[in-house]
Amino acid sequence: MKKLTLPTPVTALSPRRPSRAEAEEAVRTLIAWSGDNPARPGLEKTPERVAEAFGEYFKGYKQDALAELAQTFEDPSGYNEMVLLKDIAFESHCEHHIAPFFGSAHVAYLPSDRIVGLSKIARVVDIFARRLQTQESLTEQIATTLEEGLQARGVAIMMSARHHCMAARGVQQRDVATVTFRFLGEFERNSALRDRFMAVVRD
Ligand SMILES: Nc1nc2c(ncn2[C@@H]2O[C@H](COP(=O)(O)OP(=O)(O)OP(=O)(O)O)[C@@H](O)[C@H]2O)c(=O)[nH]1
Ligand SMILES: [Zn+2]
Repeated sequence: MKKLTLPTPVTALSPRRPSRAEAEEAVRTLIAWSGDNPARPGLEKTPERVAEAFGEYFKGYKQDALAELAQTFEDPSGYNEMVLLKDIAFESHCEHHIAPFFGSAHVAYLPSDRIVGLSKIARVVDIFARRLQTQESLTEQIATTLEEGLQARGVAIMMSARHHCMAARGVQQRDVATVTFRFLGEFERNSALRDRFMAVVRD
């Protein structure tokens, strides 16, 4: 099977990042192409707002997920069981239609000798979600980054999401939940451990 790779930073993809004015002009073009008048009062400021919104949707391109995991600490109790964060909400955009997909991620890792601040796991999810994605790549990127950044003995992820491109257009299936999984390290080898993860996330 073809191995998914982490996305190249946007600067390496495009020889020149377009200016803000060019981005706003592109929005004006799309409004006109949709059939409306970008100069009418209600739409005048829309290109500015859309460019601003894109800055938020896609701020993950400017962020380094591994850097979020740089600070780990030794747990005095020697805890080395599964650490599981359930229901991390995420918002992403599909790379096919730039339409939102959103849902929740359940993420577990098995610490080696060090643990990480819990918020950092949610930050890693957010950084990869705020790029153009497929749900599969998103799941994969979060898993491999956590494994590498935490030197974890294992990582388990389940993501469940609704894709707007399947709801508002195309096949128009509003209620489909797409579920993806990734199990690495001990979770891949040990089905009892996987079952424990699944029992908690199913609950
Ligand atoms: N595997 C995968 N597919 C996705 C994801 N997000 C959107 N898609 C799909 O990407 C596909 C793109 O298919 P195309 O045939 O190239 O595009 P399209 O004509 O717009 O397809 P329809 O959505 O079927 O109308 C569609 O089947 C989408 O449902 C995702 O995260 N993972
Ligand atoms: Zn799509």
